[in-house]
Amino acid sequence: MTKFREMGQSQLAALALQASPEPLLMVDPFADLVVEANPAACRLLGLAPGGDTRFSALHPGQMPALIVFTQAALAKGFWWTRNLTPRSAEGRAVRLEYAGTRIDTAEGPLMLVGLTDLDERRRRDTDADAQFYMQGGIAEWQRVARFFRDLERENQLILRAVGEGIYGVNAEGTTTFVNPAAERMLGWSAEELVGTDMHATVHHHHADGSLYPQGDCPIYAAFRDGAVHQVANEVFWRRDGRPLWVEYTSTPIRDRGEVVGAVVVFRDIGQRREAEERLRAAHDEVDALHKRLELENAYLQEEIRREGNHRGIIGTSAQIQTILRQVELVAPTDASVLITGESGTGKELIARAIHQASDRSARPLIRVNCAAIPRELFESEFFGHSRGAFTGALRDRIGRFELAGGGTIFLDEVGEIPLDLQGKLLRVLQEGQFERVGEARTRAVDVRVIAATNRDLEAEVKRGRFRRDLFFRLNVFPIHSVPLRERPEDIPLLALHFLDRPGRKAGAGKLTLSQGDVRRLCRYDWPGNVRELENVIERGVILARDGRLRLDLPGDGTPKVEVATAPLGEAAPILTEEDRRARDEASLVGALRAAGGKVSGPGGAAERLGIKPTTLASRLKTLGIRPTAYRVRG
Ligand SMILES: Nc1ncnc2c1ncn2[C@@H]1O[C@H](COP(=O)(O)OP(=O)(O)OP(=O)(O)O)[C@@H](O)[C@H]1O
Repeated sequence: MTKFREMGQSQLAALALQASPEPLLMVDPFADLVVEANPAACRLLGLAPGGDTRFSALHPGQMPALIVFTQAALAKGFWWTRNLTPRSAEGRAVRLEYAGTRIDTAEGPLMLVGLTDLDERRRRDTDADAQFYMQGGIAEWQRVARFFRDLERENQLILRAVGEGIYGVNAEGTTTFVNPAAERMLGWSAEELVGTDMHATVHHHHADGSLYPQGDCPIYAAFRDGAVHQVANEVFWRRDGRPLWVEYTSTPIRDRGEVVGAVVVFRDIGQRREAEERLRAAHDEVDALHKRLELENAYLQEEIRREGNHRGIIGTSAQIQTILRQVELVAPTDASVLITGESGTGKELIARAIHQASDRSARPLIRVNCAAIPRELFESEFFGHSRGAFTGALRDRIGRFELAGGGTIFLDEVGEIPLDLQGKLLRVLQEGQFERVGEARTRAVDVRVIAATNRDLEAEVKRGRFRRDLFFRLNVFPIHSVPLRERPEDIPLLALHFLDRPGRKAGAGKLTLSQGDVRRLCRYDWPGNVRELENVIERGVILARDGRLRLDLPGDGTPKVEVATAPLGEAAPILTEEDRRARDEASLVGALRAAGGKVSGPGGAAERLGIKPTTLASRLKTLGIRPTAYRVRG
């Protein structure tokens, strides 16, 4: 080392300048002259060695940048810039970094300018990185590979975990990937699908079987128009040829702004469609049932109309016809009705007929048997009570009047109501107001009242056992239910009615009334009225043997009344001509029924009516009555 030191510093510096691979210039800034350029600089800039070159001549048109650089280097001692581009030897533009260092000499300041080729430096950086990984060896490469593998695995896990089917297509429509959910739903494996035309494989036809041209496919449209396409109700075709109802979204995939394909996310909506289908079917069924009910209702209404207006009240007697007319008359009003008559004559039946024929028929008819309520419970039964109102009142209870709100209350055996409660009853009838027992609050109610009694209420009023004002209030429209003994012509018809009742025991339908039966029934006095007749027939059916009814009548044998000749008595109502015709017609029908449709011969309708069969036949013809309609089976 000592012998080189003897060479002297300036000689060594000159050698260094010459040998440096970095282009170096020594510039006299004030003279604008390149006083020295090493071989590397000469090669780069195309300078002749030793020849004077103006520094600015190397940078044509860049004087401002050159001045700024030079002044900064001189002022600060060191400066660098990438804003200067020198004229190169080959005439090409070279990206350089200039680094200027001020050197002070006895002759004045000089500037040493080092030029760094930036492209060359980047190449070296890349080589250095590669060398770093090479030196790091296989371990470093494995780390990088592992990183990418983990990334891939995570992506796969995500794709596997999602319940939606996912597949990707490139811009040519070729499938690039398929997730397991899509494989499951479509029945195709990923290997079978990847590389194929997805539309042609799973999306070729519409649900109705018509062709689905690829040009119409929203998935493909996604990479033509670059927009997201959502479709709610289409089919993809499974591998087994079955349709899979899906909703899907097709989202375009872009690479540096260019659409390179689309990713399709789809969901099986089969179950949802089935549920919707079932719901629709259920609605349709309800609609159909509703329509059918309406039709049936209309039909039943028509039947009821055709059956006449007797509403279950059987009888052709003038008394029954009068009652029916009274029912029709009073039903549409809200008037209170008092039905009087012996027990079992049909008072409740009349009350129900009034309710059914009234505008309140959609609301209930509430029956209260006043004879059956213990005296102390009357008020609570009628008006209800609040909890704790009396011992045993464990909860609030609604009364019969409230229950009948909007409908009708039927006070059976109204004569049994205790005197002290009659005032409260009067109040609710007059004002429509009442209070529950144990409650101060006044309640309003809209109820129509029908009352019935087998007592002589007027006599009760006179005896002071029934309030006069209440009697008048109830007796707005009186109807008297006539006992059976006063209308014996109704007996055969009623007996047949009870015999034909639906729900009779098996085989009992064959039972008929013989002439002898009818005669015996008509002879009997019927103290128990229609209810007793009903019971006798019931019993007769139970006791029947070999298709013959067995009537068991107490005290049987004494003739009381004759059907055909039964006198109407002095109290018979006055009949109009129309009434008389109706009555005659009813009488013919009654005789036909009793005779089981037989017109002539013994026991026939003509005999029962006491007229010639030919006369009866002609009357029936005039009235359009067919005797066969009354033929009794068996
Ligand atoms: N005209 C009739 N047509 C058909 N059935 C009738 C007729 N009259 C009464 N009945 C029947 O006789 C039975 C007794 O009738 P209902 O209960 O209406 O008589 P009631 O006068 O209210 O008796 P009670 O005073 O004892 O309460 C019932 O089964 C009823 O259907």
